[in-house]
Parts: sequence; structure tokens; C-alpha cells
Amino acid sequence: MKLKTLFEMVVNILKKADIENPQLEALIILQEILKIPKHKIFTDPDLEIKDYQEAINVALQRSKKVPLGYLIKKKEFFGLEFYIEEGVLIPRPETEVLVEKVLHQLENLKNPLGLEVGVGSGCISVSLLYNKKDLKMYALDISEKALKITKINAEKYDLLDRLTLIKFDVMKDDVKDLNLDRLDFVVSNPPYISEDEYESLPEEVKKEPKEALISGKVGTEFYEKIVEKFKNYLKEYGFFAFEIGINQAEKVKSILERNGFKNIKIYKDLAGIDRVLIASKI
Ligand SMILES: C[S@@+](CC[C@H](N)C(=O)[O-])C[C@H]1O[C@@H](n2cnc3c(N)ncnc32)[C@H](O)[C@@H]1O
Repeated sequence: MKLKTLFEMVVNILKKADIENPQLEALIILQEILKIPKHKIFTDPDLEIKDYQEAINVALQRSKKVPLGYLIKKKEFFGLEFYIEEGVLIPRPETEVLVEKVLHQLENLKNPLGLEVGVGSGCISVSLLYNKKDLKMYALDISEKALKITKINAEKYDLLDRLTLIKFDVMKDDVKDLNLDRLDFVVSNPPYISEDEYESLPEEVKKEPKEALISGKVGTEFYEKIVEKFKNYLKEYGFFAFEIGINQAEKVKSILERNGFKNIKIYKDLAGIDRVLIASKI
């Protein structure tokens, strides 16, 4: 089959399934599955493709709303390429705001020590370690799969010597067992969707792990727990840095205020939504 014909077939499959950017996704699928650069589709449309079935299979799976990241097993985040598998949350562009703000806070600190709760694919910790060369991090997750994928991503960028991965349930386990040194910061993009909100999420998002998304009845349960459990491990000038959900800024701010955090800053994402909250005592 000619490359151009295959491209059109893939676009049509995606269009029929109402995928938002069918042309762009078709280009990505062909690039990743056929291992050819995207421009070939325009510069060499008559190229004969013998093994085209896999590209069509991937398009068919995509038409069933399997996220593209799971099909091509990768996602770009903060300029790095992350390996992704089903069972971990796919990194979101809005989380880049969190990484950027934390890096800004760390600019003048020497040899800082941080901790991430709910590391997932490792996108936050790996991006921080990659960009702050004297940083060390602990990264926790309840999911073995998340820890495994983070290890792969940290190894890829040669960062494992500055990252300690620990299986930990922040809702149940005892922080004392972690034997933590005093921390400069705790960062988290925790599950923050309430049980009711989950029902109205797009089909595609529901293909991602439920435990990475749902917090509980209210949505802010994880912030309460993380602040309560880690506040006494922060250094005097230490800070919490959280990604927050739509309309959660005031609730999360009040959780931190109740716990003695006075200096609270809220930042918006590119869509103008309050997305990141940074809080310190001084
Ligand atoms: C919203 S995802 C964030 C993943 C990643 N940090 C990111 O920004 O893409 C939340 C993560 O918290 C983890 N998690 C859920 N419940 C947890 C718990 N009780 N203790 C620790 N981690 C938990 C999930 O496995 C998931 O990896």
C-alpha cells in the first residue's frame, strides 16, 4: 500500500471516531509505528509500505478512545520524552506549570532535598532532577507499576543516583517508617477528582487508572493528608507545591492556613485556571 493511501485510511478511521486532531494523530501514529519521519508522508507519498497492518490496528484502538500515549508508549513533558504504559497517568501539559514554579523556588538553594507524593510516570521528579543538578528527591507511590515506570524514565536520563523510590500509601502508611531527612519541599499532583465528578469525565480519561484520579467524596482529601503527614518534616523555609483542580484553590489554601502556612501563592495554567499552589510558613 502507498504511504499516502495508508495515511488517508488512518485519518478516516480517526475522523469517524471523532478524534479531535485526526491528521496530527495519524502523522504521529505512522511516524511511531512505521519508524519513518513525519515529513515522508508529504515528500514521499508513493513509498510502498508492506507492513501496514499494525498502523491500522493502532488507529482502530485509538478509535475506541485508548489514549494515544498508551498506544505509542511515550509522551513529551517539559522537553523530555517519557516512557508510558497503561496503568500510569499520562503526563499533562498543565503539570508543567508546577515543575516550572518549583524550579523557580529552588533557584537559589544549594543541594536541596525534595519529596514527591504520587510520582506516576515520574514526569515531575525526573524533570526537576534533570533541570536542578544538585537536587535529590524521594518519590512515593502506592502503585508498583508507577514506581517501575518512573525507574525506567529516571534511568533513561541517568538520574537514578539522586532519586529514592519508595512504595508508600500516603493515606495509611506511617511517615516515621520512611526515616526522612528534613525536606526543602514536598511536591504533589495528587488524585483530586471527587467521586461524583469522575462519572462525567470523558471516556478517554476513564481509560487511565482510577486510583490516579479519584481522591474521595470531596476531592481535597489527599491535600489534607499530605499536609498533615509531611508538615513537620519541612525545613523552616520549606514549602508545599501542589497541582490543584478547578475551583479547589480556596479549599486547599484554607487547609494550608489551618496548618500554619501563611505565605501562599496561586498560579494559573495556560487556560487561565488556578492550577498550582505554593505554600510556606515564612
Ligand atoms: C494524578 S496522578 C499524578 C502522577 C504524576 N505525578 C503526574 O503528575 O503525572 C496521582 C498519583 O498518585 C498515586 N496515588 C494514588 N493514591 C495514592 C496513595 N494512597 N498513596 C500514594 N500514592 C497514591 C497514583 O498511583 C498516581 O500515580
